[in-house]
Amino acid sequence: MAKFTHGPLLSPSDATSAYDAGAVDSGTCITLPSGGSTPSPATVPAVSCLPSLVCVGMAKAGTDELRGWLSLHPNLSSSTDREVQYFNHGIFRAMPGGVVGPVHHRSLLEAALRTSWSEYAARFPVPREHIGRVLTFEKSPGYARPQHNLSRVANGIERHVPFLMRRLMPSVRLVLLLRDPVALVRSRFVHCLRQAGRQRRPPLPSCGGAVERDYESMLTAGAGLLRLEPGGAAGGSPLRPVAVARDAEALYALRMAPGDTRARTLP
Ligand SMILES: Nc1ncnc2c1ncn2[C@@H]1O[C@H](COP(=O)(O)OS(=O)(=O)O)[C@@H](OP(=O)(O)O)[C@H]1O
Repeated sequence: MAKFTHGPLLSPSDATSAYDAGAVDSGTCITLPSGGSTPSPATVPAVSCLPSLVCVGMAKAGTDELRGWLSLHPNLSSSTDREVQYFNHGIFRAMPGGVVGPVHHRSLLEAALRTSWSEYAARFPVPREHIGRVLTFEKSPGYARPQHNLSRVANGIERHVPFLMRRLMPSVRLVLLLRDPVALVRSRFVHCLRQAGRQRRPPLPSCGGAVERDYESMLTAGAGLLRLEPGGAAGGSPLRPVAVARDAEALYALRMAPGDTRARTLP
């Protein structure tokens, strides 16, 4: 049973001691100073409550659609941000110097979680009169996909995300949406190209190998359809996203052909 928001309300000065005492979980509410620069009513403490439901992915599997539908429910309250990306990203703000490169030391992440979890909670404001009647939720597809060492994102952080979430919110319920891996990677590839266009930079290098890694991990670990061999029929160099996307298209077409099972037996 997912936890509804509940009292008693913690104050910001209680945040770390409550964490240490194991008194923090999904639905825990904390009073926080409202953001904004206006002196009043910004000084009136707002209430924020940790989520009971987190959609962790997959990216491009319809997570936005799910967020939209859930938001319509009177007892569910979404995060303020479309994607919070705290456990794989925001948490680094609490680490001196941030992290670039592989994250080896989980203890550093846990220390950051201990002191900064109220910043995460702040993304889930709840009107006081609704406490006890709603549960809060978020979706961050970045929690379930391999992170790439692109500027602010630490390589390998995804291995630690489940631990961090469980440490903060032992009762949290996770939702993972799945989609045909080939359609999914094609969607991601198109997204990658569009993003490059918006940022006025050359498209292919900007994908940084991310799409290919998604492709490979989804086809092997995700769907278990086939094993990719370097240079093999369904392979493709990590530096050749167009070739990989073409392979994806070919596989997709094969799988859609009625009665055709060849895609399942590709090497
Ligand atoms: N109900 C339903 N049925 C089938 N497909 C759907 C549905 N809702 C969203 N979509 C498709 O999901 C893709 C977007 O997924 P996400 O919202 O998870 O994207 S994101 O990770 O937040 O960027 C995007 O896929 P592409 O159009 O292939 O890019 C959406 O069209």
